[in-house]
Amino acid sequence: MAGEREKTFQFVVVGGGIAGVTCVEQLFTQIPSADVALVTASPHIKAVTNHKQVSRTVEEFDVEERPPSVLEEKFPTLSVIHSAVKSLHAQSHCVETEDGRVFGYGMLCICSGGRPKLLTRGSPHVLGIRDTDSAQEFQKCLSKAKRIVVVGNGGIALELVYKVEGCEVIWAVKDKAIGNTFFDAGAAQFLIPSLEADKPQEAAPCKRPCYTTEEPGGVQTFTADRNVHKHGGSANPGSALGPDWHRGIVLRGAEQVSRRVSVEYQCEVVKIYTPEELLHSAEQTLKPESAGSWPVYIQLTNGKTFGCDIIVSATGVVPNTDPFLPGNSFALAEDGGLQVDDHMMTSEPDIYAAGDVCTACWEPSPLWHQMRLWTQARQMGCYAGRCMAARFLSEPVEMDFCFELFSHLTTFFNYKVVLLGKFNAQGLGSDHQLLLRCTKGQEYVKVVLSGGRMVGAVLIGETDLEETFENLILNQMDLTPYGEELLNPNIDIEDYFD
Ligand SMILES: Cc1cc2nc3c(=O)[nH]c(=O)nc-3n(C[C@H](O)[C@H](O)[C@H](O)COP(=O)(O)OP(=O)(O)OC[C@H]3O[C@@H](n4cnc5c(N)ncnc54)[C@H](O)[C@@H]3O)c2cc1C
Ligand SMILES: NC(=O)C1=CN([C@@H]2O[C@H](COP(=O)(O)OP(=O)(O)OC[C@H]3O[C@@H](n4cnc5c(N)ncnc54)[C@H](OP(=O)(O)O)[C@@H]3O)[C@@H](O)[C@H]2O)C=CC1
Repeated sequence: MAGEREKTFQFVVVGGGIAGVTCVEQLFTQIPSADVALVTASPHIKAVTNHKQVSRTVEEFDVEERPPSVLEEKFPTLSVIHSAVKSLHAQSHCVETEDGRVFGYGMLCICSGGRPKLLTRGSPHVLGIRDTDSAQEFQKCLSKAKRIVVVGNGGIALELVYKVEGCEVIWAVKDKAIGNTFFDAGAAQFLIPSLEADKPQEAAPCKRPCYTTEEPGGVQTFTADRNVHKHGGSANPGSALGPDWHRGIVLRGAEQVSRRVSVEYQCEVVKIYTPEELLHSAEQTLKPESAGSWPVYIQLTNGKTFGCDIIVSATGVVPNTDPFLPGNSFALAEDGGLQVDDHMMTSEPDIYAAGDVCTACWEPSPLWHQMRLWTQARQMGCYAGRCMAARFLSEPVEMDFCFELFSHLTTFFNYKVVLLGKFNAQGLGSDHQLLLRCTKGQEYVKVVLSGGRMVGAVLIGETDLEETFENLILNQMDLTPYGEELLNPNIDIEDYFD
């Protein structure tokens, strides 16, 4: 049972990541005098800056870490509570923080993000990357490394294998092609030469302080030169990194080589060994692929065993639900996320959730699906805030338009990448047709059609097609008469559909 309440707020939001901060901002947009508490484990909060609506659903923005006082100055009735939530008592509508305080709430929004789903816990040589601290830890270990193994085939792996220099990288992927969470084998083939080529110079050093940690003396920028800073040794998770986190950061190993990546396809991890375990391994035949004495060894299902300095487990995220579950009866999705309905409400009364911690369990638009991304954390946080405020004000609320069409704008291997709708023909079975256009080193355009209508697209490079394709997907026009002309580079497609 929780102790005595220090205060009861109309709204309590847990988590200072993009979902939580956007939720708070939205609450104040609709109810300027709202009585809100933001309870967060990390000493800084995330702020969206330079937001640009590229088209109806595609958006682009920067993210900065800021001291929470910035939010408190902007919203005088906001209280930021710097402590992790230790427990939640859904029945009695209160949360208890690690520093022993208890706060009541009228409505609660859980935006506690996720944590890396590590291959193994407790090994100093197996790292996950999530927040500023873990990125710094990686950077520090990498600086002494001659070889690393990256396991996983999603966003973090794609970014790391391209970025890391001065070190041999062995990249173990489950699939036949790289980047399976974001694109297909064709796009992978388009991108692979970039891994072998020399990297173009980074356009410009990052001018803005992307990721910072607050020091008593002020705010420090996260660069290669700064000392490693731990938040008081706390095990509390910080907010997830996001767009551009590696820009302006040196990710360099101990060797004088540039990038050297070899990909091990279609394999998973059998076991991770310490040198002693390897020596005494029951499998006498277990021979590391290369001689040498390494601090850790990894055995893969393709029969190979590699010694290395670090294993990066880039194998996805697990929703951060631990403190909220005991004593409550949240409905959880298969991926461990808090189930939310079309108003971002969990199964517990007056409790909402948004961002990486939740799993969208409403009947989605046929062209939208959840991916744990910055954009969706922002959209969900904003929509959760809207739903909470609307309920408080007894106003109706409609599903936000952003959930009509999946869209994601990012950069991989120095190429602009735009993903729209069912970009990988997700859930379409064989009921689809693909149109492709590819110019080596320049652009890769893939369109997914179903019943003659465009349902998804992958655009790599400066294609300038995102807006037109977004419109074609949204208006579901029958494109059968146009056939392959749709991707004819000699036709200005924008004029075509005007
Ligand atoms: C390395 C990396 C690169 C990425 N790159 C991109 C990208 O390029 N584009 C993109 O769209 N997405 C990217 N993502 C994903 C994106 O960062 C996340 O989807 C997004 O940040 C999730 O936001 P969130 O607010 O839900 O969670 P988080 O940002 O994880 O924030 C959670 C917050 O909750 C707090 N918290 C946790 N537990 C508690 C507790 N018990 N009590 C109080 N507070 C708590 C944390 O301290 C934190 O402030 C990347 C992720 C990583 C790790
Ligand atoms: N530019 C961007 O948009 C970026 C986005 N992110 C986001 O940050 C989050 C974390 O990134 P990341 O960790 O790369 O997660 P992702 O979900 O992107 O990718 C995880 C990858 O690891 C694979 N995997 C899972 N378990 C294992 C295992 N036991 N052995 C081998 N492979 C495994 C998955 O395969 P399978 O799918 O088959 O399970 C998948 O390929 C994600 O939400 C991601 O979307 C991160 C970086 C950049």
